[in-house]
Amino acid sequence: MLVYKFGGASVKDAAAFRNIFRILSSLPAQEKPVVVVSAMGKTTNALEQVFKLAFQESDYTEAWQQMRQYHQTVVQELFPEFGHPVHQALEEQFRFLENTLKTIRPQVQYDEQYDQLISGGEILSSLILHHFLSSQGYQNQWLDCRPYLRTDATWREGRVDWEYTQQQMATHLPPLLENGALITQGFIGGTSTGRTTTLGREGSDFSAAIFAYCLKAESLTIWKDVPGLLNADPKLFRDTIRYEEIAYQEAIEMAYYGASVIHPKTVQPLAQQCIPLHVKSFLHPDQPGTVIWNCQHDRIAPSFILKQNQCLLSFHTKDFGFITEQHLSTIFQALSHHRLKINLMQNSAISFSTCVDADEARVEAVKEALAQEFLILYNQPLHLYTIKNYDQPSLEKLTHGREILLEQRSRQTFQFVCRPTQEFPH
Ligand SMILES: Nc1ncnc2c1ncn2[C@@H]1O[C@H](COP(=O)(O)OP(=O)(O)O)[C@@H](O)[C@H]1O
Ligand SMILES: N[C@@H](CC(=O)OP(=O)(O)O)C(=O)O
Repeated sequence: MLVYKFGGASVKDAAAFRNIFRILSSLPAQEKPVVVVSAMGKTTNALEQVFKLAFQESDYTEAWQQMRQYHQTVVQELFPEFGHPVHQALEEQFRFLENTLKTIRPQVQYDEQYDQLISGGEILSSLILHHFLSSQGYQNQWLDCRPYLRTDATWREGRVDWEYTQQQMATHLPPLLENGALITQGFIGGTSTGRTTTLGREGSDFSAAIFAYCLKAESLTIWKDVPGLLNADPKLFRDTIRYEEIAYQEAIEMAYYGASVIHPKTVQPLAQQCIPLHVKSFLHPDQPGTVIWNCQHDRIAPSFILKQNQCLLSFHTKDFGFITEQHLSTIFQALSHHRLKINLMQNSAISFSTCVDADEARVEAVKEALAQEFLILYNQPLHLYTIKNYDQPSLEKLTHGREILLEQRSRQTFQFVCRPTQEFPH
């Protein structure tokens, strides 16, 4: 059994939906995949915008109508005939989301309310895909993943209940698959009380890995707008090269350092069960792409990773005392409590510095929590560069002419924090 994941770029317009049909119909007739789909194009960003307006009691009508119109335009192009059931299915979902919007309570429980609205993007896109494939004679069923993919109530970053999810999926999905492919959602899950959660932005790759793991799939393929896993993001770096195959560990590390082509949590469940992960181009489905699997290879070409919009936080003891384990423990507790992820850290005699995502609310909360004990300096917006498998030429090429605020190197990995420059691609 195969799991296919199509991201936002693969469902951004009517032509993209037709392309998915072409890819799926090229599979052998007996092959019935689980198809995990993200929200169309940049819908999640658009929904976030609508939610923020509603949350602060501002007028969201225009932003909402734009999002609605985007979906309706694509649907009208895919289903020109009058009275197709997709129209009613979409209308019901729009109505549900409009009611959700009307009942948003301002200024409280941001994360929980966020999940109830933002999850709508994946419900809409999966409904459109299901109806479109059916209209083309491709046998499939729409599956609401929320009763199967169980998480706790950590809103916006639901933690998967692996035991329950595996038991549910392994019991209920194989019989459904006998009747055709399953079209389901990435990014979302459900709690034991039936509330919707999301798994973290760009989490659909991870959803697909959860399905693959729980169903012991033969492989997972994530379809992207790039030819495979490259040694850098081609939007940011010139002269990229494609890896033909790469070991799980390399891919896990690249994703961890910020190679945004694969969500960081995706590879680990696959590695546990030795399920190969294919990264392929939906524009050139016949080309080989990259396979991430249990392979052995020599040191691979250096890869370049950039994390933008970073904040460098430095905590200094107020009495010039040394930074002790007790201080570190206090700082880590605050970072963990406010869910601010450490991307790089370094300590010196009387200070501790860490590079984190410049999430304004979370950074402010940490600063507030630690202001009494430490003198806190911060610097943003910054860039965090990582070179994996670096050598002298790659290191010189990337650091040349930059003012480095913090750097760290191990035998394989070189990282540094610097001020942003405008020249992309590098
Ligand atoms: N190492 C890399 N190799 C390939 N693409 C990369 C890499 N790092 C970042 N990217 C970016 O990832 C994008 C595809 O991922 P993403 O936007 O998450 O796709 P989708 O949302 O459609 O699943 C590419 O367009 C590319 O700009
Ligand atoms: N739609 C969600 C989940 C996701 O993974 O999307 P994509 O596959 O387009 O990155 C987001 O934008 O965060």
